Amino acid sequence: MLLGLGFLTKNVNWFQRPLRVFSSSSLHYFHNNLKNNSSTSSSSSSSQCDRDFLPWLRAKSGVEISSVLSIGNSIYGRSLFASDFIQAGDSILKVPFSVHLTSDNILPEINSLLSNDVGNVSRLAIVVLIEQRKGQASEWAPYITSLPQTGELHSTIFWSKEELEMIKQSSVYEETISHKAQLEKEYLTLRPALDEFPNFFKDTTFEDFVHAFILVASRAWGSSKAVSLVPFADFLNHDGDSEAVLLIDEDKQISEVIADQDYTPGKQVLISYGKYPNSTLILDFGFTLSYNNCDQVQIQMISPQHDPLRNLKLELVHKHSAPLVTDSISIDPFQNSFIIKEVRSSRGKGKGIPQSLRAFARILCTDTFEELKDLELEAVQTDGRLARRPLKNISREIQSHQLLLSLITHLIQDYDASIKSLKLLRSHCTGGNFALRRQMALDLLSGELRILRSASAWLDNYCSSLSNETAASHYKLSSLDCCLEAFE
Ligand SMILES: C[S@@+](CC[C@H](N)C(=O)[O-])C[C@H]1O[C@@H](n2cnc3c(N)ncnc32)[C@H](O)[C@@H]1O
Repeated sequence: MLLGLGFLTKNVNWFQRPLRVFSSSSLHYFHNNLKNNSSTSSSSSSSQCDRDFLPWLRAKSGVEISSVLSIGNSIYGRSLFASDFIQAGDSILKVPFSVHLTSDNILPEINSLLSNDVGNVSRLAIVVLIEQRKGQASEWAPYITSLPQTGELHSTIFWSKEELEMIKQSSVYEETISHKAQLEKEYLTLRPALDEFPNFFKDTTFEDFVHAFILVASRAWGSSKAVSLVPFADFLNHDGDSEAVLLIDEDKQISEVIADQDYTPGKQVLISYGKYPNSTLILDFGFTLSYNNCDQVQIQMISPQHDPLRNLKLELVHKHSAPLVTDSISIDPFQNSFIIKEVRSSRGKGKGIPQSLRAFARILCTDTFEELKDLELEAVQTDGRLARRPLKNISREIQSHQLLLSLITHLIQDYDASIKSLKLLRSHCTGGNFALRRQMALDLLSGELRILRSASAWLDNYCSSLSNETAASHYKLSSLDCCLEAFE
């Protein structure tokens, strides 16, 4: 069976990863979705270390890993390039399971001391730390030494306070802080087990653990059983438009990549890590795309404290909470977070504003007990979901969407201001990491701003259409009145 394994979804805790399982039909998928994709081309100057790496992997695995790929460097760091003509549908690399470095490789003595709360990413990070400690004595040395060193990873986890300020506008800011806290907790949980093995971990610091953890998180694949580093395959960089992914063939005990397009020698080969917005790429992988089709923005709506119906609304939302929060991501119904993806034109196809967000705005805008009771009755009579249909009172429907529009307009102003000040930062700070991270921050904020603008345009259009409809029906009614008066 083939399992295509990507990495992470946004709402997933690093410490409990879900699995993304593809069926064997994945192979047909590649053949049927060929396209002429221009990937980044770069010279592939291999160092001696890179030239030694493949022969080492071949010797360790006992098989040819790839006859059409070579290791080189591009602006994305270590990369794989076509060393021969590749056609869409060709198998370009096969890495046997025997040379995957997995969380199962953890020493049983250490494993037995770890509680079930310790996730597979941490387990594999411990394996990496041990192999690093062994140095050249490690049977994985050629691989381990090829991995990025401290200071070469750019996940927001490693950003300084000043750097994090650049993305304060985005939810990634809070997520980074919360992930850091989770990492600290994870480290405290497993440190007593590490202390039992001073020969390996005497000098291991929290920073070493975080480095190993993010190394794994940014380049390993997860399966139902374990998290695995797949040497050589993990030199492939990401292209959001690529259809090629890492496949796992359980029968043949190999992981494999099938080209989704033709490549000429020297062209960089890219795969897809998954359909991830920049907010995921920046935190989990430490990079962003300058234009990311998958971008999204997380917004928060808070119920005002002074609303006299607040408690009743709270009670109602609680009662109907499961359906209400399906596409929102908070357990506190009065501080709900919602994910908005790009909203296309109000008449065109594409994602709309999340129904749960519109429902929440409708509930916030009701200001009589009767209106709330009507909403509840409608929910009971339909699918149990509260305020999912347009309000019968059109003015109130407009008001609820204007509330959303004003929230989004404020956010747009804030994003605009942050982006402007980020652009000004260029003249003052020119440091290597800072310049790179500033660009990542700009990509993140610009993508989120684009989504907000698309939502604002949709809401504006919706409110105007409803207002026009109301005006037209008023006009019709008043014309009718005039006719009736004339008739009388
Ligand atoms: C699986 S590794 C790929 C190999 C990596 N370039 C290396 O030097 O080892 C994933 C890392 O590659 C980099 N990367 C992958 N795709 C990228 C892209 N499209 N733009 C920028 N960096 C990318 C990021 O640093 C990411 O964390």
